[in-house]
Amino acid sequence: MNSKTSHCKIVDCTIRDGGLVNNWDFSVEFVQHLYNCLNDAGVEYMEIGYKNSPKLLKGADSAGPWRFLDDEFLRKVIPQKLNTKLSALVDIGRVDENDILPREQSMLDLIRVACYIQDVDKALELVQLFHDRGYETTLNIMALSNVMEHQLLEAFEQINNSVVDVVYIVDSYGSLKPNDFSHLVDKFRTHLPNKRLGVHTHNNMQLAFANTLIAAEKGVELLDASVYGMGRAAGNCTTELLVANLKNPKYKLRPVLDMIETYMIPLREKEEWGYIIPYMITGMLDEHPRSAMALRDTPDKDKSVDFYDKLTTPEVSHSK
Ligand SMILES: C[C@H](O)CC(=O)C(=O)O
Repeated sequence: MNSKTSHCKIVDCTIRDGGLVNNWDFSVEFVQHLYNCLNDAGVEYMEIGYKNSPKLLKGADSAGPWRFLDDEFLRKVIPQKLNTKLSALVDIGRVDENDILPREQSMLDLIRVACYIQDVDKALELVQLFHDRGYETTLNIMALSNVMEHQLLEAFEQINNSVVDVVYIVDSYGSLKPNDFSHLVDKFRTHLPNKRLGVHTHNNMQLAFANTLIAAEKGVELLDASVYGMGRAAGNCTTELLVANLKNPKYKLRPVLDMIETYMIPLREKEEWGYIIPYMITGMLDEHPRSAMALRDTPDKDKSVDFYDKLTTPEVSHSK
């Protein structure tokens, strides 16, 4: 075993981040098969969706059940929990604390709170609540490639005074190069000496796996990934690459290959994600992929020269 990565645990985000591709339209059979495959593969966590409240998120009526996880529903989907733990993500302002059962009554083990840097204080209030209800917790700071030094330093102080178990470096735009990523990991390790770390990467520049490995070798413990890379836009680091390369004897590749063959290859015929040129362009420009996602929904989806010119012409303004 490569001892430099033996401390790592994989958090599979196929349903949660992949749901951003297909509006969480996964069948119960798909999710059950994925859970069994991840468990057989030795993957430690499966993020089975969002635990946001439909009351606090307008216009989401058409989304599949994994967008607003319900504990009773979850008990039917996974009647018997195996070794793989279950996780859910919440966004600040979109979660109703009355929906969160004490952990001993819930199927969930881990609740992760996503926020932008300016909302770390609000996110940590939620973390405290979930911690008090018995859950493992993470704080996932999104879009870190766009963050200023003083914002980070202020956030580190708040995090050090909090109960959060794991702090995530999230490369939401898939724009961090290995040197930048490595630098960020060092900074987090220096300023958060008593916190465990995690990373979540996107594959806009085909660096998701490389950056995740760098983090692993620097001691980062929780590594996000998804099967066949299914995740928003360019997708994520793939679960199969981590299972195959972390070389922990508990990891088995065959069950992940089974999931890919049975469900992911047919799904990729219908839904689009992965390394595609407009996503590469937003990644290299350090931008949210929403403009590229909008382009991919039009007949001009492969007109990347025009798209590139628009994004790089100074007088055209576009929001991040
Ligand atoms: C908190 C999650 O890691 C959010 C996410 O997927 C992102 O890319 O941002």
